[in-house]
Amino acid sequence: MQILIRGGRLLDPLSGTDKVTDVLIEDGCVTQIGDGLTFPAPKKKKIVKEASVSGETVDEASTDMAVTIDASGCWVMPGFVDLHVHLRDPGQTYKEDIGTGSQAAACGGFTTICAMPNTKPVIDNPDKLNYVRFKSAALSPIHVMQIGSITKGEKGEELSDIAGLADAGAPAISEDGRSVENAALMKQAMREAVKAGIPVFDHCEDKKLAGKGVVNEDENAVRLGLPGIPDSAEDVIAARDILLARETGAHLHLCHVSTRESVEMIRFAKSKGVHVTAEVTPHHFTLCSDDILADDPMFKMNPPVRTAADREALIEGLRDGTIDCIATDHAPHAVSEKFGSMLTSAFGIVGLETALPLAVTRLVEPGILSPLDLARVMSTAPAQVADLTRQYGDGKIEVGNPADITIVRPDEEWTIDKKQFLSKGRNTPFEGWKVRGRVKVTICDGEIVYTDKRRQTS
Ligand SMILES: NC(=O)N[C@@H](CC(=O)O)C(=O)O
Ligand SMILES: [Zn+2]
Ligand SMILES: [Zn+2]
Repeated sequence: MQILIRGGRLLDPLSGTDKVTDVLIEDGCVTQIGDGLTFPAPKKKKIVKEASVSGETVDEASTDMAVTIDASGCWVMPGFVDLHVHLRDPGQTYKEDIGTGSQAAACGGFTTICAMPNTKPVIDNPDKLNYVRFKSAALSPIHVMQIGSITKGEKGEELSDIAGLADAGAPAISEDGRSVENAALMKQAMREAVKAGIPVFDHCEDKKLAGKGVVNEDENAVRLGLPGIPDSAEDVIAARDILLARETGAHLHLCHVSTRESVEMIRFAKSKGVHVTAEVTPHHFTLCSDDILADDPMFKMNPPVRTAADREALIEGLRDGTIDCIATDHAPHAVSEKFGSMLTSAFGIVGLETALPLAVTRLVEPGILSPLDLARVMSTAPAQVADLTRQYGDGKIEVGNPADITIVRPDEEWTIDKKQFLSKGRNTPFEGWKVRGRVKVTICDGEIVYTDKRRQTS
């Protein structure tokens, strides 16, 4: 397939490129970058489609086609990378499966996603990891990497086969959904991760401190009459694991950071040379506990959205590089599990199809991040955290590199409509929100894997 992306604003953080130009893709790779490009003459491929992402949608193209995409007014970015996705496969495919989850990811502009291992069964050995690998190879239009668990069955008792998981392709180990309670076992896991050359993705939560809490512990919890989760539930484990990372030399990646204290600890740890990285979710940089107007399960997630001051600290952390990247923590659940009261419903919300517009609306439009910064925190920085460069190139939009590219129309205003999600999950607190920024085309390995054909809702 040949794709000529014409007149888009090329944003490539690794080379510092931010300019309007053309990009030619042939047989999976970028072959030319420059102004006034045309399809090379000797290859007699018929141009079958002139498509415009500024106006109408682009049609699906088959492999022998050559497609011109008019990307004027659009950003041409390295494909987004999401380090934190729950695909629920194996075991809970009524919530999501590898096919629907990866389609939703492509719709969100992601060309690589890392799946968390808290499935049924938990991914704690190479055989189970291979199930996801082979199913993804067959069904997913994008790259799916499967993270391995830290302990067998995420029971916190015995380490998983960490070396075997890494050999089979796990980009990281994680106990996401919980913390490893036993600090000595966590330290042992970090030593194994160092040997295997992979990071530890850390869900920081002291279950005893979190108790039966369902929202942040603050005056809004009192207003709502709901039990709260204190900051300390996150902070004591973040502190503990940063100290363990310093002792072991492990690369510790803190998942879904939610408190101001965590941001301060990460900043301090980085200044001391500890190998720590961190992610923030779109819901944590967008919402705070003031936004929860009633006992509504769509606002129940772990960790909870915290105070406005915490949110400001997260945004400042992302702006100054303390927090390395955005990750969605896409956590789909069935309607019956996100129903009734927060006291009884499941933790988690979907995120793949709302991440880009929330980032554009809340971070780029107010001038907190430049478009080039956005490409860094959604593409190249997460790729570096998980060292995905080993498998999928460095994410640079450069001649000779595999073409994983996302085209975004930043000024398109639309209304989030959960009925249009490609994910099986409908659990979003952003239903009906007016946002700006829309993914128009996602290209993975030089193939068009998603084009925006959704009905315009505003
Ligand atoms: N974030 C959530 O609220 N839920 C996640 C688990 C997790 O990421 O901790 C899930 O698996 O549903
Ligand atoms: Zn988690
Ligand atoms: Zn998670």
